[in-house]
Amino acid sequence: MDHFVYRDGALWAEDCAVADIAARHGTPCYIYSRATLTRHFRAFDDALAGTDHLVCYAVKANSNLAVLQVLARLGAGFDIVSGGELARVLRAGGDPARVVFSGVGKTEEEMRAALQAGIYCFNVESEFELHTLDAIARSMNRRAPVALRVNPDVDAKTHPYIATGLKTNKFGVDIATAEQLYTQAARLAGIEIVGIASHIGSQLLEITPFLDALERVLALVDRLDARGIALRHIDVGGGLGVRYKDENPPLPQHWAQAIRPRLAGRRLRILAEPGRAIAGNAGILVTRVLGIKSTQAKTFAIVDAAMNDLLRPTLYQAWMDIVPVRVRSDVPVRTYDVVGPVCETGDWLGKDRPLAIAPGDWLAVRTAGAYGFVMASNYNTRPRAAEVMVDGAHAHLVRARETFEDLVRGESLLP
Ligand SMILES: Cc1ncc(COP(=O)(O)O)c(C=O)c1O
Ligand SMILES: N[C@@H](CCCC[NH3+])C(=O)O
Repeated sequence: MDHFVYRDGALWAEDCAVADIAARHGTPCYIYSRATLTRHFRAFDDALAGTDHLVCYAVKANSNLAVLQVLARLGAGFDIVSGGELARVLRAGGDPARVVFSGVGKTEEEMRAALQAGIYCFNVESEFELHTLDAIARSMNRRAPVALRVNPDVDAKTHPYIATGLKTNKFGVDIATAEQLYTQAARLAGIEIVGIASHIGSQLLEITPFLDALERVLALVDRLDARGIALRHIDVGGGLGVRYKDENPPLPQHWAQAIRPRLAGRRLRILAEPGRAIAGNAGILVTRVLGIKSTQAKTFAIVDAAMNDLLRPTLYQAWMDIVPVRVRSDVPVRTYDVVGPVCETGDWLGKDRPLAIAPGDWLAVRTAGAYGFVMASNYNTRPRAAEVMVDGAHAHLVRARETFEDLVRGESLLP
């Protein structure tokens, strides 16, 4: 069930009229649905029910504290990629014992903080990281729980910027050398081997690459077993896609049905790290039409949200649906390029969109709950947008729009 629907020609977010939220909190404004976040998390959790598992929400997709809080209350684990994300999870009430720490470049401070917090597992991505982590753990009289993130070299058939499991990508340890690195790790006093991880990419629309990767990873698990290195968990990474336009991504249930038989009888806890599939369709970005401008070649709807608020269209040439907050029939449908005020030709949210709009109208960019606000910047000295979480008939402001003072905090003039 979609929680962003039209009622009598007006867009609603659960039981809140989007227009009311925009009028109250201004635009641009992200709106998230608690019910959708909940439903999506449960889809993964239920799909793995009956087997030992942990669904670690990928914080990078949307790290607003209230989003993390909603998921923490559902018992979610978290996949983090920085000390900042760890601090957010802790602030939001997340359980450090359910945190996995991924990333190719963890700093010593970040490793220390994560050890101190008592996280579940470090997904180690290189030999140098393994040795640094070992030294830090020993200096703290601890053993760091570790999975090697292996790069299985499979083509996940997604946008090249978001493929992560090819041997030309920077992520993970080459699967061909991983066995040797596990053997090294087993001898390190500061390291406790607990699992294995892989991640092949994001916005995946097919199951087959998951199975190809799993087959390679399980072959490695068997070789490690033969060497006396037993693992407790397997992190089956690769982000299921969402529908932006007409894609038909596999559901968590289908993904689980495909992988579970391959893991049957292995006594490996299953971990997953979904980000987009949980947050993507749980959010919209609301923006106001500042004006309409026609040139000889194009008609532009100039809106108050820009590439600094939502980078995906220009970064990946991503198509994101743009819909009116109030449907109107008193103006003709015309074809618009929907663009922001930023001084870049690449500042667009959508191209060649048929819309019936007039200046002052609000538009909503759909499926903006993942990799939306988190990728925002202050380019052109633009304050980052407000964020609102709806919960039934309640709309909570969960991040105030930035002010000019927020933007210059920490800057100073010369004496
Ligand atoms: C290691 C890791 N985990 C989780 C994710 C989240 O992916 P997605 O948002 O596609 O679910 C990513 C992003 O690709 C990732 O690299
Ligand atoms: N930011 C990307 C996804 C990155 C995946 C993270 N490893 C997007 O918007 O599609």
